[in-house]
Amino acid sequence: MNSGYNNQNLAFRDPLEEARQIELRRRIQASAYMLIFSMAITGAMAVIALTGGDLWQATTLFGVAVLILGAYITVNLVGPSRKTPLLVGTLLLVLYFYLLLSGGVNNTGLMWAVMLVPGFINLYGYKGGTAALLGIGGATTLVLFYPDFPGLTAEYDTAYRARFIAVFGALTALTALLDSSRHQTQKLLHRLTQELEDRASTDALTGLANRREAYRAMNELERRNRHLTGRYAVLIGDLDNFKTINDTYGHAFGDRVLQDVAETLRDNTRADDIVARWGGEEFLVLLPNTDLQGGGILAEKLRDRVEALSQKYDPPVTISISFGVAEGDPASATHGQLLAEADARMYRAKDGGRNQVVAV
Ligand SMILES: Nc1nc2c(ncn2[C@@H]2O[C@H](COP(=O)(O)OP(=O)(O)OP(=O)(O)O)[C@@H](O)[C@H]2O)c(=O)[nH]1
Repeated sequence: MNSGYNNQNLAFRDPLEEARQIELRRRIQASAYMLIFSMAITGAMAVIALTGGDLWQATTLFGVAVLILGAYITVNLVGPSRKTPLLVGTLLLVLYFYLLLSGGVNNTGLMWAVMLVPGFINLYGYKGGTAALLGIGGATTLVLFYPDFPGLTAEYDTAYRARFIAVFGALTALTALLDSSRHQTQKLLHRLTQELEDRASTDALTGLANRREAYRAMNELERRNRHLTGRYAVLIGDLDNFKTINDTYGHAFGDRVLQDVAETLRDNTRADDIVARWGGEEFLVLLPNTDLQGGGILAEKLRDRVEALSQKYDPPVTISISFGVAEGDPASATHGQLLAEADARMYRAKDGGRNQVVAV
């Protein structure tokens, strides 16, 4: 029998959710870097325009740099948000089309597009980013090749325009390819993490939830119940005289009995219930939305089904289980107290002669 409840305060994390959070943080961080980079370049271009005597260009670029600074401060003040990449993308796009149309300083406006490619793919991933870049490439082609496009004051010669479109397309394709392979690796990592998580929460012999998973489920039930002021019942069942079974028929047979009992418990509980292997020959059943009386009734049914297993073997082997039942009260008891109560009742069932349920 196992009665140690000292690891009930373990912090349970969802590694997949963590991976998603890291990805979101990465995008937000990339957004912040892009804002700093854009601000530096725009500021530098504004200074060049000022020294070249182009006051209008300098004022506009300084204005944009201040706008970007404002966005950077806002993003940092408001904190991480899913909207950050959208805000940054919009700013970059507005700046790009302004520079494309005006030519920027010394006709270098188009160069900004080089920054746009990794930026967009970083911000929106290879699918969303490539789609956005295809749109931007199409719009740029229209601006560059539509005769007398309204608002286009910059002068780019034809060969330069064509080369630009080719470079923009190639850069987009290459960056998307690189990001897609990064994405594949990340997917593989997520799958492996999920597999590891499944293995870490499952008992290898019986396929039931293990003790760690049972604690996680109890934490979750407690959290949910505090919210809904609902109740749940917990059963602790311990096979009777299991040492004798092992000693008489061997460890391999004992393992088979454990598997059969696990199957019996699983087959006679609801999908929402959690059946876990709590220790060696000890099982825990968690029953959401169930009171002490309901828990007692189910424990009696399970006890009966486990006893019926005895006839399954040839020759028959006496198998039985003793249950302790307790009810979780979200207002007061923590699951540590609850487990101790169910455990104490299970011991009383043993003391009372085994193969019985104690629920009070
Ligand atoms: N075959 C097998 N035996 C196990 C496993 N885990 C624990 N056991 C055995 O379960 C037995 C438990 O023995 P005890 O704690 O003395 O309890 P018991 O014999 O069931 O007696 P009561 O609980 O008082 O009815 C020990 O012999 C353990 O070796 C397992 O995975 N496989």
